[in-house]
Amino acid sequence: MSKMSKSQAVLQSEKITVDFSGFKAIKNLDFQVKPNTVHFVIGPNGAGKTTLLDVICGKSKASEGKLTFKNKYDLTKMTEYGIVHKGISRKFQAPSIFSKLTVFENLEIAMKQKKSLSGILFAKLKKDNKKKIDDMLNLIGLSEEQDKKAGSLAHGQKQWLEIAMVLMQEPDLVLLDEPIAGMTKTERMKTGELITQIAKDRAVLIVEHDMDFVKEYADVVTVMHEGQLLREGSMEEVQNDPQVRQVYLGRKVEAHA
Ligand SMILES: Nc1ncnc2c1ncn2[C@@H]1O[C@H](COP(=O)(O)OP(=O)(O)OP(=O)(O)O)[C@@H](O)[C@H]1O
Repeated sequence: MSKMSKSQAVLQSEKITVDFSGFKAIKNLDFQVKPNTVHFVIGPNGAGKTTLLDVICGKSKASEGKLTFKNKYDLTKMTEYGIVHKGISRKFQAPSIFSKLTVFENLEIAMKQKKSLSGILFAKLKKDNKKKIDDMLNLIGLSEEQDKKAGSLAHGQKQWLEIAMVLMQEPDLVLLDEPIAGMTKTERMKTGELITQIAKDRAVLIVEHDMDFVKEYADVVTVMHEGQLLREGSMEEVQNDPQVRQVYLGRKVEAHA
């Protein structure tokens, strides 16, 4: 992360409200994401978690408030494309890989395209790009699968490829929607390790329902309820909060019993 100090927020939400024809899915939300942090957002169905990611990436618009990114950009005034360009990338739950292309080709497509001026520059660029893709393949553990069609990968591998495609944009903030949905136990663990690894250089904000996963990998947990921030802290802190237990975690425990 460039010039940002650890204590500075990469994303600062001030009194954000998202209004769907009179229904406020998010109400007056003050919230911060710090750099180099694995930050989970949890809460009951309808709490506003997805809407929070939507408003950050520009898919939904805030009716009030300010969302400041890297101390500079007010996301509420920007387009979805503009937001990606400034450094926020989101991996949606729906698949977005190109199944008929190879793993390598998918990463190539996802790379930030830079225009080159001369043949020499272009050749160098190609070499740099190859190195970048190789590093990424290594990070997600798919080096050996690089020439396979993306469609032939296992579910977990497809998800990691998607995460890698998001990372090719070189974002400072990555948004993930339930990244371990449908994964095996081993795949979940690998995903957790991957997230820990990528948060060394950027912030990762994750909506998640699997509390075992959150417990294992969270630096910070934000609990949302009815469009508002109910509690924020370490998993241990939010877990021991009576209000959180009442509206969410307690209920989950009962449901499991
Ligand atoms: N486009 C929309 N139009 C109207 N209401 C919406 C819209 N999107 C979301 N809502 C409502 O806003 C509230 C918050 O929805 P959201 O999807 O953000 O919740 P969530 O916390 O992500 O829930 P879940 O855990 O079930 O995914 C819900 O009551 C939902 O019905």
